Amino acid sequence: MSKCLICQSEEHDIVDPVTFLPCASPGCKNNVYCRGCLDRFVKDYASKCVACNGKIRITRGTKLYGDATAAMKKNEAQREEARRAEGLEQAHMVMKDGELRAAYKAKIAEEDKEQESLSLAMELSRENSIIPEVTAKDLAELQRFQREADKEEAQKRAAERAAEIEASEKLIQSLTQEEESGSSPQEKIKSQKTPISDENPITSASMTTSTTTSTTTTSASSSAPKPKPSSPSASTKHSPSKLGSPSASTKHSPFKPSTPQPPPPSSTPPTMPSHFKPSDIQRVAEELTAATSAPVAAAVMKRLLHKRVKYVEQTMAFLPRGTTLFPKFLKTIKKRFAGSPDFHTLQTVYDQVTTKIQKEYDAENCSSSSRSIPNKPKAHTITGFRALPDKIPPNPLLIDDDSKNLRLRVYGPYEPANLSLSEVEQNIKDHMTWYRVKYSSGRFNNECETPCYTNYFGGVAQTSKSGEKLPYQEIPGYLKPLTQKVSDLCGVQFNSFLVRLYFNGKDNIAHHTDGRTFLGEIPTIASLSLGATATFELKRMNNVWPDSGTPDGGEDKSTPHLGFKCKDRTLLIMEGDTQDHWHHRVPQESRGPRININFRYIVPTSSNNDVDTEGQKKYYKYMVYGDYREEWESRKIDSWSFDDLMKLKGGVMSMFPQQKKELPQEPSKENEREGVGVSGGEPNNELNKENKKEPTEKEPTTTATATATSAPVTYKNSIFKSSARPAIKPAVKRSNADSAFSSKKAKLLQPIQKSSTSTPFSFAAKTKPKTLTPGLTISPMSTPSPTNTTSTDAPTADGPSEASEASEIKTLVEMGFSKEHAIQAIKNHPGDFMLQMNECIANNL
Ligand SMILES: O=C(O)CCC(=O)C(=O)O
Ligand SMILES: [Fe+2]
Repeated sequence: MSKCLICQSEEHDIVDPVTFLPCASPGCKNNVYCRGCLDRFVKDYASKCVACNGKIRITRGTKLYGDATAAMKKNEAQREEARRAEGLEQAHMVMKDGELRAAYKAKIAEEDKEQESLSLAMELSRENSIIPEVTAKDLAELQRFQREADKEEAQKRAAERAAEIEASEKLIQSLTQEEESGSSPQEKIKSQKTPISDENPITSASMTTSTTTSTTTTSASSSAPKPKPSSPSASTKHSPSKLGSPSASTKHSPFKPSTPQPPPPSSTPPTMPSHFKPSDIQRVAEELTAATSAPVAAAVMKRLLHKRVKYVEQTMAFLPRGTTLFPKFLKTIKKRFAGSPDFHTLQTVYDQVTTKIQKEYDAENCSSSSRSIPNKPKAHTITGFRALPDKIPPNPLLIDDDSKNLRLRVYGPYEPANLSLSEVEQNIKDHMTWYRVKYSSGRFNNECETPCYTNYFGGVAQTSKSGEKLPYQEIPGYLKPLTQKVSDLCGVQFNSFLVRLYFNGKDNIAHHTDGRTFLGEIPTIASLSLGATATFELKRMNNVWPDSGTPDGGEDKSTPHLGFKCKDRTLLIMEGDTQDHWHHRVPQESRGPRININFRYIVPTSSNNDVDTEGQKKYYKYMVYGDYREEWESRKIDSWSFDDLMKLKGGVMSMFPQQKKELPQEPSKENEREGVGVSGGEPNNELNKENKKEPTEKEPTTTATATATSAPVTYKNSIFKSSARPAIKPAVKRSNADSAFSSKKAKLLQPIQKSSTSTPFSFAAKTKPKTLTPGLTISPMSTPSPTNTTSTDAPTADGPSEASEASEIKTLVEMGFSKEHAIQAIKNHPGDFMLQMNECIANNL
């Protein structure tokens, strides 16, 4: 079998197999690679051959890929030949009398050693993530195991249920008999509870590291003043009158009425060194079963308490050793059932029962110290702002700190099997529509604009109880496989995502939490970065939704900030309680274009609760249409394709070589399908707060009507094609900024119209040409003069010229801002009209 020499995928798993042409070495010509692997390799190490490490030269015209079919055939023929030769050799090695020759024995021994060292190398590389694929495969494999285990479990459960029914029939029978002979049925029932033994799946040893706060109970006994938490048969010591014990229950077992059982030995080995005893668990399970639809409750409890815990232990092999499993797993289960109508019942009953148990323990002289959990693993300490190490970090890097309510998984890079992220990235660049959302904020009493380009897909296609159709864009086909892969990895079926384009380092997102009620109780957020590296920062909050006047703005000053670099293809997963305790942001910094895909699960609206529809509406509002839903629906608001932005913001283009490109005459169908929209953006932290706390945010008081403009440019995805997407002209003037922005934009388009050049953009481009391409007519956003569209104000590598600055000042002053503010804003944000304008707005307040 040919393997991809980079990711080691077997022949049938190689994605788009190719050979690498630039290496002339004969030994390399039949080497086979996944096209994506080679792409990445060439980006990073273009001057060397993957296999022989020999020097190679790749220029613009170099053909990289060769046909792998022939090479694979040749390899197969060679292997066949080798097998034949080996057969002959083996025959030769066996002496006539059938005994192996010493030389052959030595050879086999050598091969065994090789095999061993290969496994060792694989093991090490897995640990060190040298072959990132290994982790993903392992996970897939474990998931497969899990599915099988689930199946088995379902069968077992069915059998158990049958046995239970039989048993309860017997019980009823025996009770009836005993009742007839005079004893109290209640007493009997109490004593008939299923005995808890080591064989009982509930007493899973895998719970030894479990901890929880609200549900904490301790091995305790009124006779043992302060038992060791891992004390022998802790559960059996607990008051049988309350929760039953093996000795008690077995003594009165209806199944063995005539055989009295001996009491449990006093020095049995520890069975349940957890603070949560089997009998308690049993009780919770019973109460849950009674309160909800039985199969769901039973499934939850059983899974929670036995197999699934084990599974988590396995799949989360990358968790630091000794990590607490139980509370997290409980949350995972809750999350899994988040969409089920049983969820709330499960949740409530669970809480009620566990609190009750806790109280009972307290009442039984359980001192608080005996509830402390001795084997609680030492939490990671966050030592301060830290970057991902330059050396190969574990993949995924895991930051899991219960005491700080932080759980992050960082895959760097994320390498989904059989899915080319290069293609995903290209498709986004080719087909995505970007909005820069404008909305009025009641809070600021002003027009706001989000600080990067955005769009939103998915959620639930449904109509609310009041008959309102929810805004909804179907997830584009080219992003569906990725959504599924990331969902599988996270164990959450994401049904939506938002995309962000940070065109340059000025685009950013302020500190915020992603926690929303409509994302469920414990939202998992997966965030894939493509393109330029960005800093991702986190700060711990005492209050993620601080009111004004909250000390330190709600920040927990005692915990240092945390930060790391999100590089191209970094996948960051924020899980557990993180959103309830941390804010995160991507600050302004110097960087090129970056795309972020942020996967979310929106809880579908339940039939008796209409409130979740607000969540979906909010996402669409702040990511897509702002205050202009109607216009968006009738496709009358502005949006940008990646190409549009490249042209508008020509400054970035100067970083990359120029190439002629034909401009298609019609907007692409794909793009049409995906929907159109306005300038779009992101709620900052303030807005998030508004979002969370004031779900009934006021509707904008202004309406907008669309009028066709005469903008004549026609090219792919163009928002400027008048027939397709006329610009908005608000019927009621929303703010000075609004109309002036439109006129500014119209003017900005003029130079584009004259340009027939387009810039191929590659995230892989790492070098910045020292000089600008001569004759470039496309200007950076803030450069062109509003009055002179054939501006001589060509951008320079050093930034906007004096003349362009003067025109920017003029524009801002025309918009109604003071000259002083305009000058300041231009100074602070050279070349970025959006930020200049935002600053003027802020200063005007
Ligand atoms: O761009 C990023 O990495 C973060 C985006 C983010 O936090 C969000 O979309 O909520
Ligand atoms: Fe976020």
